[in-house]
Amino acid sequence: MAPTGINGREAPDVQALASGGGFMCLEQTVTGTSDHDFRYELLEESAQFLLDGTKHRPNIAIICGSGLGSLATELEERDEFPYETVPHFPVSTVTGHAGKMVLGLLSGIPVMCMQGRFHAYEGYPLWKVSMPVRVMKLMGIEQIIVTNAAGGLNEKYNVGDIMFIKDHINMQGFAGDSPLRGRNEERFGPRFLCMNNAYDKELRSLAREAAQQLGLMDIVKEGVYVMLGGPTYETVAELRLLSILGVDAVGMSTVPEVIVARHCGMKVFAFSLITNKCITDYETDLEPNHAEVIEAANARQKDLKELVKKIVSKMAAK
Ligand SMILES: O=P(O)(O)O[C@H]1O[C@H](CO)[C@@H](O)[C@H]1O
Ligand SMILES: Nc1nc2[nH]cnc2c(=O)[nH]1
Repeated sequence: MAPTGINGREAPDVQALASGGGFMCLEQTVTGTSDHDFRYELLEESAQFLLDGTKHRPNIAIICGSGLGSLATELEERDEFPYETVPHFPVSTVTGHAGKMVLGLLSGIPVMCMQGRFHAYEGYPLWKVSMPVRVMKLMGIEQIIVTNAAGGLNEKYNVGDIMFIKDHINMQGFAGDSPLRGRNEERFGPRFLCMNNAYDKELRSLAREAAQQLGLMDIVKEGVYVMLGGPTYETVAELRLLSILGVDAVGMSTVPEVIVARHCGMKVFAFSLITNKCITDYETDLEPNHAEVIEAANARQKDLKELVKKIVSKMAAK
């Protein structure tokens, strides 16, 4: 008999997906957006499964971007849950995203790390991309650090810079899509959500303080992130347009997670690691690629771990 997955549908063939051979299978199994798929009770089941498997009761969560998953290996007394073992969870299919929920202690403070996230271009609807944030909320998370790898569009940015996100442009929202599209779940938050203070000023100031103490201010910037659907990197014309719009860094994630986190009342701090410079010039043969993204993330790994540790300590002491 075929294994049974969410709501009695056939479960995705995780091994086929991991080997890159299952894209059609993924498309067919994850794109349903009926209310039934995101019933509160199913999210409670995911949350309860994770709580039952660990003694940790964190209030702070971290979403690890491309190549940034080794943050999770810093956790002590770790409990790890591969996504395919968590009821109702999607699976990660992108290189540099391990696909595990990890709970443990970071400098003695309980935290929960998503080692690998979900992207719209993997075939997931936005509500599913961000559904782990709701599970986190049900587990007691009140503050979240969202990280990503991004292309630096601001000419002053260099590879290896860390951009604290002060605002975003929600391109999917312009096109009529949102992780909050559909029936509103009042138990999480209101139908209409304000986003002008989405990136918490107090957390940003505390992160600046942490960066100062670590001598990282030379590489810390503050700017505007845009999420595009991907998986294509941008054309020169697209980047020139985004530049006119005031975008500093370009990526394919984060915005749906931040919307859902704000919807359920979490405080958000987010940063982009600039892993490549956006190419806004036709006279070059340079081409962005995912290998350079991972390489740049690896090169900045040590500083990022120290920074996140310090930020978490300050968040916990608040
Ligand atoms: O945003 P994260 O997950 O860090 O990854 C970024 O890097 C990948 C492209 O190289 C895309 O997935 C983009 O969104
Ligand atoms: N869209 C987009 N995502 C990225 N992720 C890492 N670098 C980039 C980039 O240049 N563009």
